[in-house]
Amino acid sequence: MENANRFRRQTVQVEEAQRRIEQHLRQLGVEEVSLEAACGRTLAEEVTAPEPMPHFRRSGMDGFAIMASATKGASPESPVLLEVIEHVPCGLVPTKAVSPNTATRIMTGAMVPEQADAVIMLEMTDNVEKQGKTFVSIKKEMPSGKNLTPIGHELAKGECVLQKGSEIRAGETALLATFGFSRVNVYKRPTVAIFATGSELLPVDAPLCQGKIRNSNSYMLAALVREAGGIPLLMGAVPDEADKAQAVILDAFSTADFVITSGGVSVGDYDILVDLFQNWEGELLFNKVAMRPGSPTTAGVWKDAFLFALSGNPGACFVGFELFVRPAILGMQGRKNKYRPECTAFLGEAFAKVNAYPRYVRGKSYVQDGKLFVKPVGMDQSSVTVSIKDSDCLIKIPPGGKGVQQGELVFALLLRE
Ligand SMILES: Nc1nc2c(c(=O)[nH]1)N[C@H]1C(S)=C(S)[C@@H](COP(=O)(O)OP(=O)(O)OC[C@H]3O[C@@H](n4cnc5c(N)ncnc54)[C@H](O)[C@@H]3O)O[C@H]1N2
Ligand code: MOO
Ligand SMILES: [Mg+2]
Repeated sequence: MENANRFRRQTVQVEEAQRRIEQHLRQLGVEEVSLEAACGRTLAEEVTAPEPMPHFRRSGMDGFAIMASATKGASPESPVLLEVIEHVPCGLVPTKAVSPNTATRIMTGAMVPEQADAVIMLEMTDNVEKQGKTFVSIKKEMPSGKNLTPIGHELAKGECVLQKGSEIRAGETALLATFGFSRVNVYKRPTVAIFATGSELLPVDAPLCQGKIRNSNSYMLAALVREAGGIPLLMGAVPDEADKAQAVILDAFSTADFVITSGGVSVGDYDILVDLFQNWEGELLFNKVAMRPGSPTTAGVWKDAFLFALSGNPGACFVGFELFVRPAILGMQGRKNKYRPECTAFLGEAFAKVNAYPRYVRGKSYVQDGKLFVKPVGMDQSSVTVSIKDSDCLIKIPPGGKGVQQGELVFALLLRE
């Protein structure tokens, strides 16, 4: 069949393509995991503080807990002497309240005794032994509240600690541990079946031969899926034979929440994904996007699962994943912020190529004189693999004109935090 006549493509903008995907996003179920396993996962419930934090009045220094008023008038010439009535290390509860004449020796993190409203650092005091008793000599007035963390200083009881849909990272993990959550409710991770298409593709461990290349896209995609919290299933490469390929690709819908393919989406004689989308029972979301690279990127939904047909060109495959697949994988895990943050930055090096579509150029960000700059990392053709590893952002070059000059402001999507 003549490929050029076999389908029609209607170009949509990137934002419209993302909106169409969002309309079909469902949330996966919830599962309980151990706190250690929760890192990188998405919280499936709001967490409120079951108790205030801290839950007891805590010393911020190694020193002496005192009544601040007892130090009134204290100076090197006329120090105040307070009798030391107790030693309180961390973890113990003081048994005696302090008075205007007494102090409690206390360590950082220990519970401050009743009546005390300040802690004076060890280094600011002297020990005095008198008539078999120990006194602390204080040469400075202390303000009330000094070196003492009040109950609820960080969080009040019942206060929202973590919002549903937030990513659990180190800081979130510390709070969950603080409040005794050894198990956490998180959204399930979607499974993502990854196919490569192309009779030129060799397994990674095969020796090279003329005209063939190793299947690098599948492994790149598996790494990206994992980073987005999905469970990648490497399904290998299918040859450019439409019937065979369709059968195995569609079969994956019985097990996967996402099916991703790379290659075979353009107008070539063997671009078999085009045939699949023409004949299938699912809904086509879009089959051409106003962007470079990756304009032939195609997506559809069938049986509640997504099929993303990414371009075979590695650069376009990468960009297509970042713009469409990653947000969908995060969205299915209930993640609040599923899109890469977009910022404005100065372009460090001119990009003179004229574009018919917005171009997402692999770039590197850096700070110079306190300003954020981005610059293309080098070879940016869709077929280039080597520059993917160097990029930490995608620079948005608007269509038309003569490209963008050095020093002009551009938008960039930040790929790393
Ligand atoms: N006449 C036209 N030709 C092309 C057009 C067009 O509009 N008219 N579009 C170009 C654009 S833009 C892109 S992008 C590519 C899209 O190609 P496909 O998605 O159909 O991918 P393939 O044809 O299968 O392969 C392209 C290229 O990528 C290599 N490839 C494929 N799979 C892998 C893999 N798993 N690992 C590594 N490399 C892979 C493949 O060998 C080819 O070199 O089409 C342009 N052509
Ligand atoms: O649209 Mo293609 O992905 O530019 O090279
Ligand atoms: Mg092709």
